[in-house]
Amino acid sequence: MKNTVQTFQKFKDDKKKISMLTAYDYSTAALIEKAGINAILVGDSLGMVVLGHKDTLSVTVEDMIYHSRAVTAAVENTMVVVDLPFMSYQVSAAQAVKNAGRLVKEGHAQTVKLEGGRQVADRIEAITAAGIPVMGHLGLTPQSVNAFGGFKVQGKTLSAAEKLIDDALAVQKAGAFALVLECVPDQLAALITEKLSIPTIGIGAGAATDGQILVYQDMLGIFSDFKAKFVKRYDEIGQRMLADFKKYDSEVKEQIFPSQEHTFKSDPAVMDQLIKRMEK
Ligand SMILES: Nc1nc(=O)c2c([nH]1)NC[C@@H]1CN(c3ccc(C(=O)N[C@@H](CCC(=O)O)C(=O)O)cc3)CN21
Ligand SMILES: CC(C)C(=O)C(=O)O
Ligand SMILES: [Mg+2]
Repeated sequence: MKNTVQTFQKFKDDKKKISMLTAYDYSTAALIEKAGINAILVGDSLGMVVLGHKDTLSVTVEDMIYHSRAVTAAVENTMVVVDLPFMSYQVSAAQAVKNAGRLVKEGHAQTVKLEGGRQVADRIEAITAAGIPVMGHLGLTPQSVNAFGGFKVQGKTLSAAEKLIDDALAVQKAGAFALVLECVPDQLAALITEKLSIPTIGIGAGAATDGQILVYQDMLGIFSDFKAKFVKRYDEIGQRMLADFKKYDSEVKEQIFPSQEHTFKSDPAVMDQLIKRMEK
């Protein structure tokens, strides 16, 4: 079944959960599609997990297009959401529409995501009016890491919680089709999920949100620069990769690899003639 903004809304109405993972390349996206995950986010988290930066701020629209093309080439039924990176929509609604359009035209994105509440409501409206569905993102919005003073849980005080609720309602009113809630206390996320008619997708926001998202390297144990509380490690693929890289290294050095089965055999007749010619 093809996942669309309509099927996302139906999940909410039917009280069914939505599964999402990030992906940044063709091979991973193909596996996620096979698994039946509802949507892939080509997240600007790629700045950290793919490019090795300490935050997401240096990621460009060109980076997002490059990875979005790889992901969209692999999928048919999975919805693809692509992050608008830092400073690609903060300037104006016109800038936001132009860059969202580039993610669709050049990156083949179906939908886009941007961070913020009331202060970006006009961008959400303008992109939606251009026919591009928008996913909102509130709570820990990593593009504001320097304003927050680090990657910290948001909405913990009464006033911060009230502000978050107002922002969520503003995002919905502006026309967003779904909303990511990142690093928010569980009961607050539950309240917002109940108050909104559009689906909420949680990451570190407890079990009550309409869907869940994780960065795939985190859940597989490939990315170890930090271990956030909300990450469940389904595997230790990083450990297995390390063991296999070590095995390959020693097999090359000990001449175990390549063996006959991985080798193209020369034709003895051709080699005989070749050696004779070279002796002349
Ligand atoms: N690999 C990866 N996974 C992510 O989930 C992710 C990224 N990168 N990059 C962009 C943002 C940054 N994110 C982060 C990064 C760190 C924490 C973290 O360490 N959180 C602390 C909470 C600190 C507090 O008490 O407020 C934790 O212990 O979970 C949370 C979200 C989420 N996003
Ligand atoms: C963590 C998710 C929600 C995200 O925005 C990203 O991967 O960039
Ligand atoms: Mg992001």
